[in-house]
Amino acid sequence: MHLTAENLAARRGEDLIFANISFHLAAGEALVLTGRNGSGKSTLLRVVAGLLRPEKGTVIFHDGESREGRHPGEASHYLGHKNAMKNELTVAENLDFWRGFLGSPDTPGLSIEDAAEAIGLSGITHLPFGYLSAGQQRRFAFAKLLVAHRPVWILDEPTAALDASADRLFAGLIEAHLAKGGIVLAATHQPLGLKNVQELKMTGFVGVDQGVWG
Ligand SMILES: Nc1ncnc2c1ncn2[C@@H]1O[C@H](COP(=O)(O)OP(=O)(O)OP(=O)(O)O)[C@@H](O)[C@H]1O
Repeated sequence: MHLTAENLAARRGEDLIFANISFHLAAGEALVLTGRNGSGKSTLLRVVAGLLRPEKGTVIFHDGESREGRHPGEASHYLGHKNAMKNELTVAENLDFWRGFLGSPDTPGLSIEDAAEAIGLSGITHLPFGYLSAGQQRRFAFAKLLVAHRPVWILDEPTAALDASADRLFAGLIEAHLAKGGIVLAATHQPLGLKNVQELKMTGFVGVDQGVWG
């Protein structure tokens, strides 16, 4: 299994945010994106997740299911700045939705209660998501990654709004995913405490007029 990006360039509005971004991640490997606010970390993650079309370049995920590979978005969890949960639904209803939407019967994820325990919040999945504190909400957004198995985790500031114990807990869950042969791409301002990671420092704004095809 591997994920390869070649010569990616992306634009937001008129501005070219980055160009010539290439990386290769094999099973068990992680790439951490760093760089100041606005340097393009979220933009690159959204391109890899298939939520934004690149201006140029390709990103392909190979896992043996098809010879030519497929877009990593088909095999990814994307945890963005927002939690992607409905406030009016209970935590269990939200996680059940994500399990049905992203999961596959061949590789089941954890049960909802086991996932809640893994993120340190068992016994409250009957509550509406909107009742929870910001940190509890972020922990349950992360539990989405556990109820449906997907080999690639794309994480945008996963530890925002978290206390130090949750930081360590997330780092442990990410390490466990890598140890099982998963792939992780994460943007972060604070070190996640992961071992053996590649780092890509984003620098931002390439230029309005600069071409990418030459
Ligand atoms: N929808 C949009 N239209 C135009 N420009 C945008 C849009 N979204 C983002 N941008 C611009 O793209 C640039 C890169 O933004 P991006 O969110 O990728 O940065 P980031 O490195 O993730 O920042 P942060 O650390 O603040 O999360 C910024 O200059 C931003 O203003």
